[in-house]
Amino acid sequence: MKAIVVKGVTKDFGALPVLKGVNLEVEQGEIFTLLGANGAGKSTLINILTTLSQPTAGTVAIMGLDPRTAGNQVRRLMSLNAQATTLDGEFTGAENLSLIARLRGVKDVPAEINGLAQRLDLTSFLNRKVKTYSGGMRRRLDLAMSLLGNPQLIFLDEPTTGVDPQNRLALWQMIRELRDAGKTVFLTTQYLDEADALSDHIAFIHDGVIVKSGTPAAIKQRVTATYTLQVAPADEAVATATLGAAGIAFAPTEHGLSLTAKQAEPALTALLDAGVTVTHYDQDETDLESVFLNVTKEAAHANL
Ligand SMILES: Nc1ncnc2c1ncn2[C@@H]1O[C@H](COP(=O)(O)OP(=O)(O)OP(=O)(O)O)[C@@H](O)[C@H]1O
Repeated sequence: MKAIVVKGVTKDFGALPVLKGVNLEVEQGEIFTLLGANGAGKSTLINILTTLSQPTAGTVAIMGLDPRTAGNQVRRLMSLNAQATTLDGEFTGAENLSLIARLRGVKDVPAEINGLAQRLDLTSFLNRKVKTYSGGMRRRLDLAMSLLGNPQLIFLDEPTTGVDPQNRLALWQMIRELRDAGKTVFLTTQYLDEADALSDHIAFIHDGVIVKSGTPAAIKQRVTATYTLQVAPADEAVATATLGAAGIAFAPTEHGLSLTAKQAEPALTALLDAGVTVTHYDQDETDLESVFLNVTKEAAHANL
């Protein structure tokens, strides 16, 4: 059984369509990362998956259950670590944990808190008021909060935003440990290196649609095969017309013309045959940053 199956989910806010037919599947025991620019629809989708909001159309299954008819059951399976932290600064870390543990119906609250404190290395500051914590301490406490009650499915909305590099690595390690303990982790992040380092699967959301998904390696491999080609400024109009006439698709970028591997060689040949001066022709770098820029640009282009 899949941990999450989303089929054809749309969400309109009044006349504004925000999700426009999202499809995705998350396996049990994997780290799945949703990547997208501000306003792409990540939080809207997380709200639907965590039963905080209803889709306008389409279906969602969480561990085979429909959140619309089995909301309570679904909520018991999951925890949400949202961007707006729910920690109360006037309480100590231990008090915050204890409050949520009771709300979640944890049976042996002190044992659960001690276990988590040891696992997440919180013990040294657990009895201080949260308002005295650093950002990294807060994030670690946040993570502990989301593990109370032993949920199977953990939603982490930008868990390392504002965290220093050392604590960021520590959080990465904890997130991997969750996966290794059999939990399913649904992550959103604005950091592409984080997605690359942690994820089993990545989905790029752009303007309410998943525009690309796969393993980090597969995505990079596919996008390894993009090339940037530059022509002399005086030849730009001829180059565009030549490629257009030859039916070769390209995307103009700030660095030149972006082409897939399949199109790159025919494009180069066509341009040289037409007497165009090509000043630069090279394969693009293969980090997720360029993948992200590429897929969002392609998608924006397709919508024109
Ligand atoms: N309750 C709402 N009413 C109207 N519009 C909304 C509502 N919630 C979200 N939106 C709009 O939906 C779009 C997607 O928002 P969402 O918060 O899902 O994006 P996001 O990908 O999570 O962005 P960010 O990275 O900034 O958190 C935005 O244009 C936002 O203004």
